[in-house]
Amino acid sequence: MLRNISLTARSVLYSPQTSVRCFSSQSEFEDAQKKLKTLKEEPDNDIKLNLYALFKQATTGDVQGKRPGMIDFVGRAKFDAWNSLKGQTQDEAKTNYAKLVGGLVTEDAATAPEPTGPSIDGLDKVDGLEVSREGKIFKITLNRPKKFNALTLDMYKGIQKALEVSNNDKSTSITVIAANGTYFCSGNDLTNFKAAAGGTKEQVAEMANSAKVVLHDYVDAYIKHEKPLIALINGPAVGIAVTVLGMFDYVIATDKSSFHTPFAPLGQSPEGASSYTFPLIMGSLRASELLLVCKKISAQTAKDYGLVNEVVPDNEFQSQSQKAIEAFSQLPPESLRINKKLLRSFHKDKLLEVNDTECDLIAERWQSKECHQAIAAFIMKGAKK
Ligand SMILES: CCCCC/C=C/CC(=O)SCCNC(=O)CCNC(=O)[C@H](O)C(C)(C)COP(=O)(O)OP(=O)(O)OC[C@H]1O[C@@H](n2cnc3c(N)ncnc32)[C@H](O)[C@@H]1OP(=O)(O)O
Repeated sequence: MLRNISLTARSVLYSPQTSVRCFSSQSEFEDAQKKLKTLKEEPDNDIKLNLYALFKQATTGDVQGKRPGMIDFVGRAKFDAWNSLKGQTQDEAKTNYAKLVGGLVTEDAATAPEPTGPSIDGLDKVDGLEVSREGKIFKITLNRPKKFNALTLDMYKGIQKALEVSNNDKSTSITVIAANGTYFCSGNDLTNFKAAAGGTKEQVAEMANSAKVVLHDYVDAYIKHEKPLIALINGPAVGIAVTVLGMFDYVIATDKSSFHTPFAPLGQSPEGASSYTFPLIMGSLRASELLLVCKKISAQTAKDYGLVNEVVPDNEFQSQSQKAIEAFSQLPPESLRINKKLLRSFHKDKLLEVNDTECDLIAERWQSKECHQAIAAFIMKGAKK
């Protein structure tokens, strides 16, 4: 709340006979009304009351009619604030209104919290990622459209870092993960393990263990994320892009999106804490439908299963999702963090434990014959093109 506005502006509030510099005009008054809407923070109540009184004095002149009764606190306060300007001309009131708003705008600009925490510039150097601040939105965009935004090891590490940077960034209130291209994300880049295919047992084990650390820290960053985490699913989502959705706070999907977790065909196992979140969200049978027998589901089914909040027609997805995240980002940031912490606190320790268990298992699976055969088949398919 804006409390300590500049002395000049405040002086306007309490002296109806303020001497008026001749800079006021109807256009300044109208301009001030527009500027008021741009304030990053709402003024506090006594300033809002005076803006009301100046607006009424400017547009209607002296207050008329009876003072509201005792029980109508708000009506009485508004009447009294307006009445305190009795005798001020409409022109003077327009000038004082414009002056007050000018003070608020100056104060607002000076008090906009500086981003804190590490700069995001370094994150911009990660191939396949765009990290940006858009007003109060901290945005992470998957940007590897030619490979359907498949996640490289650097992208895992970059997203993890971006989530941590956003946690410490006081200038933004929500974190959004979006994607460029026709796919949201086709999951783990299966060539991540190419080097190990055909390697010695030790080389494969070494690859599996280093990938396990990357995966573990990546999922941990979602579990520990303190801001509302919102996913904008612009197309098909595969594998880990689906499983981590259980840790998001709001998911908007285009009706062209689909959700597929082909773990068994890949000789792999569920990750992203989904072995806990999916049964919790959708029940055991539906969780098995996705994570055990690996059915691909539509956006509408994902919504029915509780994995998606909103399904939007594809041609309206960009505009509707942008409107939604801008609205969410305007909610009081402290309340957002506190209420998310409450909602997630009961499961946090369990999620950390589940992540440990899932990572141990998948690291074993990456060393299995089934997994190697599946990855080799995918790579061969690409080679035959
Ligand atoms: C640190 C490690 C952490 C690991 C965490 C574990 C996570 C588990 C998972 O995420 S499992 C899921 C892994 N993903 C997949 O199995 C999907 C693999 N991709 C496909 O099956 C297909 O590409 C498709 C069904 C998504 C789309 O098929 P389509 O025929 O429409 O298109 P292409 O296959 O020609 O793909 C277009 C180009 O994109 C490349 N590509 C797509 N997905 C991936 C991927 N996951 N990994 C690597 N590359 C991918 C594909 O190779 C094509 O590229 P090219 O045009 O250069 O050949």
